[in-house]
Parts: sequence; C-alpha cells; structure tokens
Amino acid sequence: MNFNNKRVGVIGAGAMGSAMIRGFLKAGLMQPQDMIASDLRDNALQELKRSTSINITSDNSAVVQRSQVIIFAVKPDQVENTLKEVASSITVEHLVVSVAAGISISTFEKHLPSGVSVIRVMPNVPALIGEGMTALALGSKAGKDDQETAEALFSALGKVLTVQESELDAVTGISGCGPAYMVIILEALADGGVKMGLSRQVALQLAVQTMIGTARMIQATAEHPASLKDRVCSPGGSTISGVHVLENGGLRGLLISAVEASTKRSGELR
Ligand SMILES: NC(=O)C1=CN([C@@H]2O[C@H](COP(=O)(O)OP(=O)(O)OC[C@H]3O[C@@H](n4cnc5c(N)ncnc54)[C@H](OP(=O)(O)O)[C@@H]3O)[C@@H](O)[C@H]2O)C=CC1
Ligand SMILES: O=C(O)[C@@H]1CCC=N1
Repeated sequence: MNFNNKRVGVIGAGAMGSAMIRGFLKAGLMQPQDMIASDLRDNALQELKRSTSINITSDNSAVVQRSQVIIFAVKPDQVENTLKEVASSITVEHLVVSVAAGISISTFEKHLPSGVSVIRVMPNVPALIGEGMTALALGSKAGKDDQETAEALFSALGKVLTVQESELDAVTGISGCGPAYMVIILEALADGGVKMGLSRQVALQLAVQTMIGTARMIQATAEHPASLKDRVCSPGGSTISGVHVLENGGLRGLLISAVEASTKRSGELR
C-alpha cells in the first residue's frame, strides 16, 4: 500500500523529519518501501533505516526522483541551498511541502519551475506519536487536491488546521515551539513534587497526567480555561495560594512573552 498512490520523500531526517516519518509509519499511512529520506548525516540515516526499514540516500535528487510528495525538513538556513540543488528536477507532478520555520512560500516558488504546488506547514514533535498539531498554508499554485493530500498526510500525525501564511510565525510561537515550553512546565512541576518529598517518578507521573487530563478536558468541553481554574480554586483553599504565587511571579506574562519572542524569531529565520 502507498499513500493515494503517492510516494513520500523527506529531505532532512533530523528531529522533525524523522518524527514525521515515524508518525506516518505508526499511523499505517504508508509502508516503509514507499518512503525515502535523505540527510547529510550518515549515522542518522543508518539508524532510521535500522529502526524503520525506509529507503535512505545521501542524494537529495534520488528523493525527488522516487517521490511524488517531497517534504523539506532541513533547517531554515539550509533551505535555499537544498532547494537550488534539486529545483530543476522538480516538476508539476510533485507536491512540495516545507516545514521550515520562517521560510516563505514565495522563496520556494521563486526557485521552483513555474506551476509547482507548494504547501508550507508548521507541525510539531508530538507528530511522532500521532498527537501532533499542524497548521498549513497553501501556495499560489496549490489546488484542492494538494490541500487534501497535505491534510490527509498530516491528519495521520494529529490535528490539522489551514491558516493564512501570515499566521504561520505565530503558529510556530505556540504549537511549533510549545512542546519545549510544556516539558519545562512538566519538569518544574515535578521538581516541586520532589522538593515536597515525592520521588521523581511519582512527581513526574502526577504532573504529566495532570497536563494531559486538563488539556483533554478543555478540548472535549470547550470550557473557558478561566472557568476551569475557578472550579479548582476552593475558597480559602490550597490552589488559590499556588495561583497567587504564579501571578506574583508573572507566569502569564512570561508565557505571552515567550510566544511573542518565538513568533518574532520565526519571522527572522529567512
Ligand atoms: N524540531 C522541531 O520541533 C520542529 C522543526 N521544524 C522545522 O523543521 C526543520 C528541521 O528542524 P530540526 O529537525 O529541528 O533540525 P535538525 O537539525 O534536527 O534536522 C535537519 C537535518 O537536515 C540535515 N541537512 C542539512 N542540509 C541538508 C541537505 N542539503 N540535504 C539533506 N539534509 C540536510 C541536517 O544535517 P546537519 O545537521 O549535518 O546540517 C540535519 O540532520 C527546520 O526548518 C525547522 O524550522 C518545524 C516544526 C517543529
Ligand atoms: O526552534 C525552531 O526554530 C523550530 C521551529 C519550531 C520548533 N522548532
């Protein structure tokens, strides 16, 4: 089986590239023989081959030749050179997908032969286990079929939203970078538990399930976060004492500033 009769190739099999590959395979969207990945790092490719059985190559042109959907997952400052290397062998039969933060669709369209469809996406690392969040924006040549292909691909990795390209830097600031913020919060909550005498293992389990449960509850009920917070804060109780500390420490302002900083930085990665 392959995906809508399309083979998928990934150029750049680092943190995000390999998370997507493993996510597609885990979702059963395609078989290893229908996927190919290239990278500069032979060790990373060999490990990917060993653990997934997909095709690997050090030659980016081989990815273009053997795939209908080409996902660019190199670092933003590596995109333009990579693109120049393979652009002339990309045709209107391909769909080009970029996950690179900050690199505009017009940069791709400028280098590619005219008429090639480009879709820019911002996924995140939980795609690895099918719990990703991906936002996608369509290039000027991308049609309904291309959108459906990209939505089907990334739906296998979690939730998908279509947005305007101008919104993608802010998307990066929340869901692209967010896993790093979430694990810092998780680790710090667990540290708090350890300080209060719990084992690290118990403290982390409590923190993780609390984050999962709370997020799932907001997702399932669409309850306003403030209303859930109010229900947890018993009058004169323990939660409001903790909330007071968080407000004094400026946690909300810090998180807003973190998203703002990541969004701005994303816009500079061109
Ligand atoms: N990490 C994340 O959570 C997310 C990342 N992204 C985007 O994904 C892209 C990749 O990021 P990330 O996975 O973190 O970075 P990594 O550095 O982990 O992966 C990029 C890989 O591409 C390789 N590479 C560089 N140049 C080429 C080339 N010419 N041909 C083939 N492979 C090449 C790199 O090798 P070498 O290291 O030797 O240069 C590296 O192994 C970025 O554009 C980023 O914005 C998007 C969403 C989330
Ligand atoms: O840090 C970065 O630039 C990339 C984009 C989103 C997550 N990681």
